Amino acid sequence: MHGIEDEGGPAQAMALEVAMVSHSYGQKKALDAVSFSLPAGSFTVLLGLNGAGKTTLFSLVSHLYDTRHGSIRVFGRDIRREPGEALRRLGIVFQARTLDLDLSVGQNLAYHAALHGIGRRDAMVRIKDLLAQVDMADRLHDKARDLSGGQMRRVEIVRALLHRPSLLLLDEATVGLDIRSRSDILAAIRVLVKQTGLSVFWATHLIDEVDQADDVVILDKGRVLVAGAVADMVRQSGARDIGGAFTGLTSGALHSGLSVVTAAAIEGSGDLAARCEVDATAPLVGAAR
Ligand SMILES: Nc1ncnc2c1ncn2[C@@H]1O[C@H](COP(=O)(O)OP(=O)(O)OP(=O)(O)O)[C@@H](O)[C@H]1O
Repeated sequence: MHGIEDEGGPAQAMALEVAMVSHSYGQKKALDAVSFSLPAGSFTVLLGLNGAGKTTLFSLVSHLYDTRHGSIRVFGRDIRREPGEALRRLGIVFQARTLDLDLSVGQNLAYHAALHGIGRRDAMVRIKDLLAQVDMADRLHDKARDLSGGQMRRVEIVRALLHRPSLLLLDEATVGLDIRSRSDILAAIRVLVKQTGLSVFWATHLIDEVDQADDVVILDKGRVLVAGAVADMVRQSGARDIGGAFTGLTSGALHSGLSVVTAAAIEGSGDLAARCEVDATAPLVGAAR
């Protein structure tokens, strides 16, 4: 099991429970009565277009914003009542790049470990171990500015895991990367989930980052359209695969406004056929389980 020992008590609970969470920026409602939960040890994709509310949701889960409406629990720990306990269990990779380019990979990571109160020797063991897990063992002494975008992302993932969280949030972690780097990072995270029991919440607007074995939460204009196992969603849609399921949900797509873009469309062709649209009027699948 990755992270804090979670046996007993409230820690036996779901990795993340979001209940009736709403958030507004002035008059603008960014999240509207959002409810869902993530099972421990699962890889769950948070799928939604730009502006759907993904970053707002992550900002609330990570306690950057106060949760005024609804409740959020990380492994049973309420983010408002027990923020320290909840945040100890949480690692976050933000959308924006956050490494200090003038420091080496090791220095970036050691600095972060020190902020978490991890002793130098222990920190170096963890750093080397985690760098090896993301295939970056030989880059410890390299300056961050000499890394590719994908390699920087890997270092940021290592940094988010240094304090051994049980739940890792990644906000559009593959934005700006080429297809190869994107799939490599996604694969590395999936391996971590399988090998360590880490729970992952992966925000994206790219439908091809969703796998049949994943769970998914689809957010559209601040509301949850679908929350549950991708396999259930595909089965209930009657489609052969995920793309088909999403496409199959497009019958009333004009009502929706949610269109989920594939990497192929992003990578260059601009092929509109590569866009899948999800129908907000279609039956919800396993919502807010
Ligand atoms: N600081 C802010 N002030 C006002 N409105 C905001 C602010 N931050 C976000 N919003 C609005 O809230 C809604 C949700 O935004 P949010 O950034 O959470 O979505 P997102 O799904 O993360 O999008 P992206 O993928 O572009 O980051 C959008 O309509 C956005 O314009």
